[in-house]
Amino acid sequence: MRKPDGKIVLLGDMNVGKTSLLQRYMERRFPDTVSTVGGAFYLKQWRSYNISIWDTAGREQFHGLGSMYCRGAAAVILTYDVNHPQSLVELEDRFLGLTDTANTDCLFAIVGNKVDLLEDGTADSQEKEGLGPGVAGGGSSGSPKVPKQVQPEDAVAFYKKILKYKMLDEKDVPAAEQMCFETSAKTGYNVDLLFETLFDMVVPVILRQRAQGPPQTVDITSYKTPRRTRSGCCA
Ligand SMILES: Nc1nc2c(ncn2[C@@H]2O[C@H](COP(=O)(O)OP(=O)(O)OP(=O)(O)O)[C@@H](O)[C@H]2O)c(=O)[nH]1
Ligand SMILES: [Mg+2]
Repeated sequence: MRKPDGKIVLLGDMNVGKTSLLQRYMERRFPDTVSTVGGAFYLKQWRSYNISIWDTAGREQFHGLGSMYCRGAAAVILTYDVNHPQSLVELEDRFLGLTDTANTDCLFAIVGNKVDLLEDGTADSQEKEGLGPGVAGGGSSGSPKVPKQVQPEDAVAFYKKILKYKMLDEKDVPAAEQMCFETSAKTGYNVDLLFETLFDMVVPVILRQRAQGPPQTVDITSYKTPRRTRSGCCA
């Protein structure tokens, strides 16, 4: 198998729907999930590129692994549940710091999932009013509906905080409105749009990295054990 050309990582609190989003996109279904242990990845061929998409565990006990998964990431999907404001707060408090190991030109997408659970007249009417795919709802699903807890503007505000944290200029990165999505893994709403928008954005990042030369890795097969001198120093 060819080495992946780029890496995308899903981060977010437990239960927000990271695994479900990935399975909806890759397997075109919404199966029952169990809380993720550690992490897992899918490989997606996009044009002539191999992109690995990493699903991580939101549970606190696996938190330490997050920065390892983010190492060298070309894009990070920060996922929250639109019905649980605390899941957006957690992204800032607990998950953003894990992305310090990502590429310097890493892209960030903010994803509010489970819009299918929203009360009719909130999400659906936004969709009819044509507010655009990034900020609309998920349609009916037969589940009990609740009023919307987290607004798209909250996600946009968080995106701007990320830019501040990363010391990035708004004019050098994609606009907040382009990078904030509302999705439903259950109905599939906006799921293709999310992943495929990111794939298209990640390709130029891959090309830029290739132009900069091979990654700085150590070839341990060519490593020779240093000869020890009598004084204990290496020769
Ligand atoms: N209604 C609805 N339920 C969803 C949606 N996405 C996920 N769920 C449900 O939410 C629960 C958690 O989903 P997961 O995909 O396992 O969540 P996760 O973020 O991967 O959780 P961890 O692996 O513990 O970090 C499951 O019962 C899913 O069926 C969605 O879009 N709509
Ligand atoms: Mg999971």
